[in-house]
Amino acid sequence: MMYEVVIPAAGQGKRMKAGVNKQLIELQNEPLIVHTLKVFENDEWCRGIIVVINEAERTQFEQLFSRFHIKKITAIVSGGKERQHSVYNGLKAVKNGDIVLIHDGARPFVTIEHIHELVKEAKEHGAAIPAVRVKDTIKKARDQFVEETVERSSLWAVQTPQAFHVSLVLRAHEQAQKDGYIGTDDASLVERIGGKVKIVEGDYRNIKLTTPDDLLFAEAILSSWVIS
Ligand SMILES: Nc1ccn([C@@H]2O[C@H](COP(=O)(O)OP(=O)(O)OP(=O)(O)O)[C@@H](O)[C@H]2O)c(=O)n1
Ligand SMILES: C[C@](O)(CO)[C@H](O)COP(=O)(O)O
Repeated sequence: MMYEVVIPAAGQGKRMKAGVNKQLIELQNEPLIVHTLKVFENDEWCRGIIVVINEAERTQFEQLFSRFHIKKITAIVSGGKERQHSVYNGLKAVKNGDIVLIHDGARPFVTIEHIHELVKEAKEHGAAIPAVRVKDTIKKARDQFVEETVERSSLWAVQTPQAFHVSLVLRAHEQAQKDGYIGTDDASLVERIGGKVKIVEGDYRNIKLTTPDDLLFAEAILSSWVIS
């Protein structure tokens, strides 16, 4: 079962407070984006990688792709104001009409085994997403006063790669654009047009590097990754 993957990497990394796009931060001497791309480069089911970048960083990214021999890149497209706009630009460069994955460039620790499980579930159900059960108690608040404690047993923390039939996720993005709707993930766009989304139990190590402390977790995962 083959797929293409769209990798949104056109954010500014504001919460990382590194002063640069966090995709360029080095982990064990390789930029974050390279760690992520290598997973798909090494997956025989992946037939093409579409990377979404900040136009101002094109040369820098192209030099990285060449230096680290990322050969499966089929398109390098410009990002947009929001993650959703960047993803949509990437989806428009998808060449084959079967399964597409959308995976944050800031999530370097996804595994090939997990990717394959998501591809299979998306093939069957139309959409499949990785998620881990929430371990903390979650509360809703207004002005930092608790309004409600949410029943935890039905809560999942959702990750990427999110896998879809290309036609379904494209239709969802087109409808969201028409409605001026912005979601924080792509599955929410499919949900709002009535699509069923299958949850696949994920891995707590598939973190999104968002704030500085995530770099500590990343170093720990990388060293344990080498050991295990
Ligand atoms: N306009 C945007 C915003 C985000 N992303 C990408 O979407 C992924 C998830 O977004 P996030 O972790 O929020 O990254 P940033 O937007 O860069 O972070 P911040 O919100 O802290 O600026 C990242 O790989 C990021 O590069 C993107 O391609 N285009
Ligand atoms: C898509 C995502 O990674 C799923 O958890 C998350 O919603 C991205 O959020 P961000 O604020 O754009 O990083």
